[in-house]
Amino acid sequence: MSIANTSDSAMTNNQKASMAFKVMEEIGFSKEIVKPILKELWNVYDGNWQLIEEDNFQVLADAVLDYVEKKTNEEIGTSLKRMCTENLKDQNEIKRVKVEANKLHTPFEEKSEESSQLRRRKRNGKDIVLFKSAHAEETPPARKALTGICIKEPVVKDLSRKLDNHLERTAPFIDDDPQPIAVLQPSHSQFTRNEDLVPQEDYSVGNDSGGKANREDNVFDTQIIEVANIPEVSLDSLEVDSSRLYTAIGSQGFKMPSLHSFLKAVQDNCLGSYQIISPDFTKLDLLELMKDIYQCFLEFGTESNDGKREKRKSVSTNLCLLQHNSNHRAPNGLVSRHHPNHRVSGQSIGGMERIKHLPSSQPSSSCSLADPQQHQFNLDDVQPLHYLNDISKGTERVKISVVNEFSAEKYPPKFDYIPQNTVYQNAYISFALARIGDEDSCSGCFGDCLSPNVVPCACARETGGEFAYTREGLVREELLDEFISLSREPLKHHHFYCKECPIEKVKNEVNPEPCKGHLVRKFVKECWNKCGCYYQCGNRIVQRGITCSLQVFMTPEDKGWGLRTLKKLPKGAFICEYVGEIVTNTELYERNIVSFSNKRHTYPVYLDADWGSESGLKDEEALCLDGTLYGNVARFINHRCSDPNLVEIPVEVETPDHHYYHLAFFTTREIAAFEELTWDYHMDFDDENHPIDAFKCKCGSKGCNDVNRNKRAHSKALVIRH
Ligand SMILES: C[S@@+](CC[C@H](N)C(=O)[O-])C[C@H]1O[C@@H](n2cnc3c(N)ncnc32)[C@H](O)[C@@H]1O
Repeated sequence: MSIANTSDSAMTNNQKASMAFKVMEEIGFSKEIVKPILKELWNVYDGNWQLIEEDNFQVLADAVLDYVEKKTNEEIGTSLKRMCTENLKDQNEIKRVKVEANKLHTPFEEKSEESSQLRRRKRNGKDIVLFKSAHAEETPPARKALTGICIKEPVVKDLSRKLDNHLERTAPFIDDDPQPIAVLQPSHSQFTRNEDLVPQEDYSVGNDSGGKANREDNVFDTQIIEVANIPEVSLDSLEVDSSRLYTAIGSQGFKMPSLHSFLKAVQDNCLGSYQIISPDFTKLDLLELMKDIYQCFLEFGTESNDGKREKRKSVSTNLCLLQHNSNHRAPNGLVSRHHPNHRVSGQSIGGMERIKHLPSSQPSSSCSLADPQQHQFNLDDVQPLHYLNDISKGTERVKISVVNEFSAEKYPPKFDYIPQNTVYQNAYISFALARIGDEDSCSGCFGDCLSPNVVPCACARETGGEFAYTREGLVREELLDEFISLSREPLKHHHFYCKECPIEKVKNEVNPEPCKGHLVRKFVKECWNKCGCYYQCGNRIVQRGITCSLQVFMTPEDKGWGLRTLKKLPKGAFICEYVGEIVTNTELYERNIVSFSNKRHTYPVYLDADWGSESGLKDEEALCLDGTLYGNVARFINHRCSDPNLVEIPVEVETPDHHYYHLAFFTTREIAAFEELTWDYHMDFDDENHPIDAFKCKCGSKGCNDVNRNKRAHSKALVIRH
């Protein structure tokens, strides 16, 4: 990698800065990341370029790496952050959020006082600057990972909002809200993909070009926010803080705003910067709702009488809908899902149901904000709500909601959600670093292996010397098409036949049947712990977990629960991996016998990609994944015979030993919001000896094997009869 000589004293500050950006770009850091850090350095070194340029900008590279390291720590704390984002509504807790506006002096701005919040540290004999919270000294160690985040922000008035924005950016895939009837999210982000250091965000819906223009305009119009001492969060503190409202109303000088000015404020401060994604809910609907809320507020403020309660009920039910989900909209407009005792009829206004209560034979359990008498608070209501909001129980980076619009079954049958594969008992897996050779890692790499102008490293070897992923975080199209072809037309591809097939041997140890064949698989290899690149390197996608908005839902076609995307997805996007217990082939066989007699099905996948490469495979090396009792969202993905929108790809992460690998699902084409996600289980509907009963397939595809098999059987019967 060539690093230019930059010691020409005749160069202007801007030219030197450009040179610094260029050098950093070459090692994988974009200008957007480097710019604020360079500003800090320039500030700390009192504009002395010589110190910054020394050793080919070593000090700058160190500071950028520190920044990246912090981002990685933040990733680890995402679950906490998610709660913090909610908790930040409590203004008392953001006392410690400090805004240091316009304190920096840079080559590009007027000089001002140096920020007292900067911490200097010696590295390679030089001062380098780190960002430090004013309260870091008192911070307990467990919270330190979240201190000292220093970022730039455009000027905004509301601090809590600003902090929310910050958290959103640092963890851009985290959906902090329960999946609402209408998803509100900022319509533009101030940061480019590289600043966020997460490639997939490029394809998220709603990143309009206006947002990009805004980003560039604001590059140096910055403030520094310091997030210090993120508070411990208890569930109690997730309540809306009404004390501020009461204080404001009780204070002298409080004046009730007019409806017009209230709506205008909502429009100016909220609707301009948020985008409603659900096609069923428009900004007009939101204004309607705000109007209702306002009227409710007025009624309470003026001690309204009982006659007005009916109105309030309808408002509060709308709020319930907003809070709980769009989930409860049955196609006929009936809205009743969460509360089976509560019969309501719906009338659609611009896609959002306005609800009238019908007499019910049983007491209503509907949620009502307006009438505390009406809603008996019950702990049982709360527990399932958490579950419905996030079936992953907080273990994933995103919440995954559950919704049933078609039957009375509220939740899927019990299983334990695990975000990563876990050994059941006998499986042998070793993630020893010593077993990873130089040819299977890139310890010499630095930054992002997918940076332009960087020659692909050893980690691209499995995929023919080219990385599997694009800089947008998608599987390269030709490679994806190969995987699709392997999955859809397996007979056109190579198979290997084991001498002693574990699947057959477990059925009949003495006289096993010949191997039926295993598809020769291609692998994607990701960078991992022995690699020198950073955690946000573009060649680490599956290991970073689910980032898209998913929902478990009841399918209308009687396939049981299924999984769908809430946002449009491009071709080649990572959805999730198949997660389950890692069991040996024998353990799986034994489970299947038990579940067969109990009529309880397991849905295993064989990790058989390497079974043919060695003879005498031990039982603890012939592994499978079983998501029946322990699993992730993948256990809800239904089967589709001929044209599923997901394809499974074997991914090597922790070990080059292909006895164990990850099975990751990627989109085979662009997928619309709310479309069900499906993959081909490769079921043999004719195999009557299979321990698992094949289901009656309702995939609906033209090439449905089950339907075609039935048709074949039917016409055969007709031929015989004739
Ligand atoms: C891995 S689970 C998928 C989630 C499942 N639908 C549920 O409710 O938990 C596989 C089971 O889903 C059902 N299923 C999946 N795909 C189907 C299809 N195309 N037609 C009918 N049932 C299907 C079958 O009952 C099958 O045994």
